[in-house]
Amino acid sequence: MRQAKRNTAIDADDHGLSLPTGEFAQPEYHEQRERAFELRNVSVHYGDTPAVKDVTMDIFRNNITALIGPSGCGKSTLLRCMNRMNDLIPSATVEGTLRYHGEDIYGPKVDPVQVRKIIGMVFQKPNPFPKSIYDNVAFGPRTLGMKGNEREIVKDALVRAGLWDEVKDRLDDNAYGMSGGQQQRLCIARCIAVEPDVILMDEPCSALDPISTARIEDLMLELKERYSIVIVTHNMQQAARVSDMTGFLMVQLTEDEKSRWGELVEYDETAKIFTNPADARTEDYIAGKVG
Ligand SMILES: Nc1ncnc2c1ncn2[C@@H]1O[C@H](COP(=O)(O)OP(=O)(O)OP(=O)(O)O)[C@@H](O)[C@H]1O
Repeated sequence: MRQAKRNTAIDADDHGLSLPTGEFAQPEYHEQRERAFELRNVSVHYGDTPAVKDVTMDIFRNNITALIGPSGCGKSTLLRCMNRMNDLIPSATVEGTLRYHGEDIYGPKVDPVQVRKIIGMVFQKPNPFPKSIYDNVAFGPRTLGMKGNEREIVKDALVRAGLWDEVKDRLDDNAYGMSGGQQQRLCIARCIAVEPDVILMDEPCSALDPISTARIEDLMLELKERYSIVIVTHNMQQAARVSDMTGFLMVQLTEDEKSRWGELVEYDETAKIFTNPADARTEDYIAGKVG
């Protein structure tokens, strides 16, 4: 398999919180990159309770964008806005503008099912269907009535998810018999099979061991040549290793501490966020001073 380029600065210690010192992938300039998403003043409430407020950021095509921050700061909520998954939570309301390649994905004529086809999602816990490996991958293309040779579509998705060699002789086996890491790559294959442009990943490695995690990280670096990836991660080392851009969110409180919501504190090149952040709160979080 092709050796993908990692940001090698802080590979080793997944629990250490020291600032990285090594070499990062060369940052590119924003202007040279194509925007995939433009978020403008995006706020989400669950009922009357704010979850995230006023997030404005551009997410670039063929980049890996990491969202980091302490628990409850709204990372998953924000991620779910990007493919209208929050529509499935009755109490959730989304305000502001969210454009994908210039089109308002919350526009009146936009079909959320189509949005989720183009902008796929991989969840924290591998969630294969209780079906064969083959049927898991074929499910999306069948449901959507995609044209083409189904076996080729399934094979192609498994190859791109780095799983083909491990499963080609047992495609009819139940997916539940796979390891956790294999199941997560199967979920990535299932996502890829419907030919998305973007893969949203919500803590995709948090249920995996370090070897499976490294495998998924390598896979992400390969996949970004073809897809745009947005990942929510609690693992700052993971964000530093794989992402091009990083957004740091934090919980804000009113003075009486009765109301809280998440805010995007800083968003920049990953190298900048991890070595020379503009905001002291980012630096404190990266250094492990706040959690
Ligand atoms: N379905 C929901 N209904 C009501 N409130 C919710 C729902 N999902 C999230 N919240 C609330 O919204 C806020 C942001 O949650 P969210 O899960 O987006 O944060 P997070 O940064 O992803 O957290 P974590 O890192 O712990 O997963 C939290 O206060 C949470 O309790």
